[in-house]
Amino acid sequence: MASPTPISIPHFVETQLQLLLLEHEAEVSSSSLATTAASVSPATRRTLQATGYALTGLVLSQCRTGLGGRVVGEFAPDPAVSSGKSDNDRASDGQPRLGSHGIRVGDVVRVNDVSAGNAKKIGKDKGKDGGSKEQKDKGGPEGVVTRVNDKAIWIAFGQQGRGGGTSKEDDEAIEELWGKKLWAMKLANDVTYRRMRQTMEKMAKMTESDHSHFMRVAFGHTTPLQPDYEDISPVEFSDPTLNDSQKDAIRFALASKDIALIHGPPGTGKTHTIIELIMQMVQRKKRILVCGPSNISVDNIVERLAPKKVPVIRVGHPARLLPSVLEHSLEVLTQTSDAASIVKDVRKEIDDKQASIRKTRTGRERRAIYDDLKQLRKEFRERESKCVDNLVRESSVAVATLHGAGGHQLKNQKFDVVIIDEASQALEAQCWIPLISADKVVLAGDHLQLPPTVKSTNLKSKPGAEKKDDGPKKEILKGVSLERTLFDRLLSLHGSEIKRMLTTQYRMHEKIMRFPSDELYESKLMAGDAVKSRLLADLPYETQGTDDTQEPLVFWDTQGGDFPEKAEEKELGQKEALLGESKSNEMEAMVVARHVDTLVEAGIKPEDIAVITPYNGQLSVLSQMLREKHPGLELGSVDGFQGREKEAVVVSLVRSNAEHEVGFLGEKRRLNVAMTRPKRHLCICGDSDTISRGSSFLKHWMDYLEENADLRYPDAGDLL
Ligand SMILES: Nc1ncnc2c1ncn2[C@@H]1O[C@H](COP(=O)(O)OP(=O)(O)OP(=O)(O)O)[C@@H](O)[C@H]1O
Repeated sequence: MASPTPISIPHFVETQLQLLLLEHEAEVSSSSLATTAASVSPATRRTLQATGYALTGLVLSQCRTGLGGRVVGEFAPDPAVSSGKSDNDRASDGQPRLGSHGIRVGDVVRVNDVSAGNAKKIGKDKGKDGGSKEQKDKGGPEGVVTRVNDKAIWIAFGQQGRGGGTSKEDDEAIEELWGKKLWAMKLANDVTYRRMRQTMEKMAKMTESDHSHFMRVAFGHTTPLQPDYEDISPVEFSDPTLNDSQKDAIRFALASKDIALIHGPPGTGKTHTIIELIMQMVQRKKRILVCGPSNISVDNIVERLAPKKVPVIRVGHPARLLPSVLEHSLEVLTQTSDAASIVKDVRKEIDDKQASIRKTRTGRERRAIYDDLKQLRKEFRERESKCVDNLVRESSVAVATLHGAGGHQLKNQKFDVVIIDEASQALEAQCWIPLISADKVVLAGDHLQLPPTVKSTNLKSKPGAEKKDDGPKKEILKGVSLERTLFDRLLSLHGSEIKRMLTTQYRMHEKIMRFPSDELYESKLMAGDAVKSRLLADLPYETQGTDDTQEPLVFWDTQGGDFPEKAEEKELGQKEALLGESKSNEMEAMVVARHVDTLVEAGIKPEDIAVITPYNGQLSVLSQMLREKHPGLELGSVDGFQGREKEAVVVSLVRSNAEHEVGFLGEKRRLNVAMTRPKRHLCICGDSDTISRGSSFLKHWMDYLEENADLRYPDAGDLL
């Protein structure tokens, strides 16, 4: 292996710290509305909900004590808002449903009272009992979403990552929420940022002798050791369905001494492979930490490991409530296992005390209870930490999000291998949280799909930041971006010898797969036998054999100038600020809508269809046209649909202009995500004339569609 060019660790750390700071500032400013929460108008709240930043129309329905002695509030739809709503707004049991929103498990939110200007008023009226004026002015209490379903949302209160759980101030603020009309507002997630920063600072303090072998490999100070296949043979696979590329990747990851990358293009069974790898490692008595950037990514792994009887523990907020996952969640185990009895009594005492607050008459009585609660919580945390430590020590596999791996539960634990799934969607600094003490690392991902979303992008797109920064700083940041992932960086540092690629995909029809395979994956992808010729007409329910249900690839080419794009209008005000400089194309949206109608008329269930577009502006237009007509249909942005799949996917490309500007579409990885979501049917709507001039990749794609898709030309007159 050729010697890589070494990277200075202190220089890397300094760059990361500065980029992270910029990113944090960008994130905070995008959710800055939260700090003026008390004066947000109903219309703005609705816009915030539509753009994924808020959830309105809530009431507090229950409180209990959760992990870490935190108070967990359950918030349900406000009955006053939901009465008079249609059946669509009710769950199957008739209970009101929360409106559609973008708040997810793990999000940090603040719960506010909707009555305008209430904060100051309460602060004044209630004096000392009403909580500090400072707390009120910035809105209600802050917490982390632990669970969401269509009828309620659960929030664990307390500022995250500071280890203190729910504080006395939080208790007071939560008490104020009872009986009020509430809304939850997403905040910038400080914990992830703080943990990344702490990790970088820790790395900065290390001397050369502190650097592990893995760390030296990761920065090119040495080359990876040769994999030792003799050490691992023979490998007896427990899953008989694994294909050769999956087996090869598993053998390689077992034999590697320090680093192995598993490159999993769309639908190639990356997670499937990781599960077998974990099984093999457990058989070899290894202790494994499995991480991923999101709760969903790691829950997926717990869910799949659970039936295999692997001793696994899920550290952090449990995101799913499937019985198989719950059984392994640290939160549940600290309540139900034998080791948990020492914690139970205190939990009960806290709950009883909490309930007694409502019966108090004076502020003095209440304050006395808050003091008791503080003591009890301290005791709770001490006992719980012992219990948690024992539980984690006993399991061979610990599963956590990347930032969750930096929590106190795993502080004193040592693992033989750290596996990171979806590594190409994680910021590098985030990966270092578990990697700083790792000896051997397996990263799984696909660097040819989208990297993590970065708000600050780079210095150039932040003119303000450029002015603020002094000369040397600018020099450090030149050409570096947070979007460069560890997966990507290691590949360019050490070349493809450190990776194995999975080559059989089990999602797409051959014709849908061919272009991304040829253009991005060196023509190495093969379609599994079961999927390569599957059509919508073969779905296991009744459908009609039409031009659409018997065709895997359709291209509605809008060239000719009758389907022009437009920029989002200024009058959108606040909404515009949230959507950014977005584009839309109403005529093209009509083509999309008509295609969806035709699919549904042919018997395809709306639940089996997704409409995706790179532009939020277009998403709004499409939502207005389609949401009510086909409630089960999924509408989303391309970026938000990464990792997902549907039987049929309609993609709206939007761009159509005389200047041949393609904007967002110039990013291959975005188009790769868009075109690899469907199983049986991909329909592209766009202007081949504009798009083909965007890049050679786009030109090849348009040529491929022209030759291989069922090519159609919409008539603008027909649509109007
Ligand atoms: N060897 C195999 N034989 C048959 N089916 C397989 C095989 N490996 C994976 N699959 C199937 O392929 C699908 C995708 O697998 P999995 O979810 O593990 O993929 P992934 O690569 O993690 O997905 P994504 O593309 O979303 O990252 C699943 O339905 C899985 O059952």
